[in-house]
Amino acid sequence: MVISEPNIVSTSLPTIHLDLLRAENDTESKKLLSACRTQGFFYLDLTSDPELCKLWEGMLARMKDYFEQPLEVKMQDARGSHNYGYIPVGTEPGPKPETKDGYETLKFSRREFLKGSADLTTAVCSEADYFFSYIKHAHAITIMILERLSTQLGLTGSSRFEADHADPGPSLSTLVLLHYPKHNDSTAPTNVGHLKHTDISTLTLVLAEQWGLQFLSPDTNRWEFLEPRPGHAIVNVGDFLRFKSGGELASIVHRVIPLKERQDEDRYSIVYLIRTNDDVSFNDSTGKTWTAKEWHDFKYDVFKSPTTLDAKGQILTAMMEKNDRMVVREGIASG
Ligand SMILES: O=C(O)CCC(=O)C(=O)O
Ligand SMILES: [Fe+2]
Repeated sequence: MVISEPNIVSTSLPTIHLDLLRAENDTESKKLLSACRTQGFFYLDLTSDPELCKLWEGMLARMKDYFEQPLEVKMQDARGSHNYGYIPVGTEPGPKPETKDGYETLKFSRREFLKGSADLTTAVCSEADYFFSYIKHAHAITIMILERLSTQLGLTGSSRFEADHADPGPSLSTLVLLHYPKHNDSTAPTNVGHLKHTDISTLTLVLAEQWGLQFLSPDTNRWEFLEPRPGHAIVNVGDFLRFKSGGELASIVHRVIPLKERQDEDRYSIVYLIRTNDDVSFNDSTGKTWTAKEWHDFKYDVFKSPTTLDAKGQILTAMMEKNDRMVVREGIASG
């Protein structure tokens, strides 16, 4: 069982500096491309942007207040949607066969942001503008990363990655606020972490202060923890960018598990998933054509019932992994 193996901490992720990327520094953009090709993950140093770091702090305070409320209150925000509203702990399988997931989430979709109001019931609705201002920042940063990658790859016009994200969309870009409650009693926890997967996104921007995130290292073929670093986001390539780049950029398998047998502190993560517009199409690595919305909807069904809908794990990990080992990257005919 991986959880009881000695913990391995990754030492391979590069750090990309937000200010240098913003300034269109060519060396930094090359470093970015190299990270997306090889590791699929990198640290993004945000310390040059104090406003953003302050937003992070403010969101954490609001998340703590929100998730502390009784379940009945939070359930008033449940909408049965993948893109907005509250979802309680344990609705999907966990990382171990006999477990369910160990997180509750509150989601704000970018659609709500563009519309100017969140479809929520509880008092958190009055805080929506705060989360919306983060969506604005996170969206601008991820678009800028796509611009740098497109330039480095020599893409022009409508084949540039950012072109697939042009407003007004529609798209399913979403801010997901996650809380992994700590385990209190001494019995074996049944709600644990986050199932292994690749992301239904173009890029994912993650802010988290506690340990737990692991990736299946393409260098070592092992599960490695990604150390949380103050003032740094962790960014990863998602399925859409992998498929759109014809397999050139790597959407790497990851999951969340406690550092020890049990989660001994509450874990909070702030995850922005930028997604291509709904009607953008691409081929997966078997040559099958999907629109972004079809891939999104099908993969969310797979998250709920991986063993029935995706027995070979092809969708969950986007054909990147078999039996906890990386599958050698193969080219994909571009869609
Ligand atoms: O909680 C985290 O740190 C990451 C969660 C994740 O992988 C996801 O939401 O796609
Ligand atoms: Fe993820």
